[in-house]
Amino acid sequence: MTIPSFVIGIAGGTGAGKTTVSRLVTQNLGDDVTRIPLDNYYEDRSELSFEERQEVNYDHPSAFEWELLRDHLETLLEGQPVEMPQYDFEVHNRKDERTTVEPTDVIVLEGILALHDEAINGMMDLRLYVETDADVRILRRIRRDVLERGRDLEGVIDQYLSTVKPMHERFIEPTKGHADLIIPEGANSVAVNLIEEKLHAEIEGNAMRNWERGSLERELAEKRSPDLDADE
Ligand SMILES: Nc1ncnc2c1ncn2[C@@H]1O[C@H](COP(=O)(O)OP(=O)(O)O)[C@@H](O)[C@H]1O
Ligand SMILES: Nc1ccn([C@@H]2O[C@H](COP(=O)(O)O)[C@@H](O)[C@H]2O)c(=O)n1
Repeated sequence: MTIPSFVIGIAGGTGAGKTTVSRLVTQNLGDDVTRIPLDNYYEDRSELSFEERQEVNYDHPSAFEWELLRDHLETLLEGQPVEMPQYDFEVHNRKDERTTVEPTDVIVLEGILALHDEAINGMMDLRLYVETDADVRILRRIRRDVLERGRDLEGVIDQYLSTVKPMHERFIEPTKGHADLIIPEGANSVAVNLIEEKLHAEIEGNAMRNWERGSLERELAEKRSPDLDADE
């Protein structure tokens, strides 16, 4: 059983480069790391019509199911797997299927409000905030939402002005105050390399701890077995 030893949070505005940073720092770590996109914890909105779901403010903290996310992180930290929801941006709702996530040495939580919740911040060992200028972020978002999330230009602009920008200023930007490190301009290679090295070291240290725990458990079991034989 793997008990995760290192939880890292990556927050920042839309288009800042959170997903890119998270992908780059974990791409060489194989199965020792689990990436948890906060987007998967958007509330289930099946009770609403598609038109109603289009009107939801997805940048307000109330858009997320924090209780479920806390529960899943706690479960992973106890060494147990969870059934993670999946999100579909094209229909503004959760998918029907879930993915089984096994506990791994390192867990990366990534999303606009990854540093918002006090209890979740308390579970993290490293809190990062990716900071990129708003004009760069909106340009990236337009391209991504049109090409990958089934949106049109007018819709992206309306949403940006009505909710994305004001919520960024009110809720997302202030979480920078909870960060241990601020990464300027997204995926800068110096920051990415340093974080990757740190995660490598954590994984090696945790492998040793898990091995020691395993051999201690085996030793105890061997010591107990003569008594068990005697009882039989
Ligand atoms: N440093 C960068 N330089 C150029 N493009 C980038 C950079 N970082 C991210 N992008 C691009 O910007 C878009 C948004 O990046 P992403 O990592 O998905 O941001 P976020 O997860 O913060 O919304 C993607 O298309 C990505 O390829
Ligand atoms: N149905 C939804 C749900 C969320 N959004 C937007 O996604 C943004 C967060 O994702 P990033 O990858 O950009 O960090 C957030 O700003 C929401 O506005 C959406 O458009 N539709």
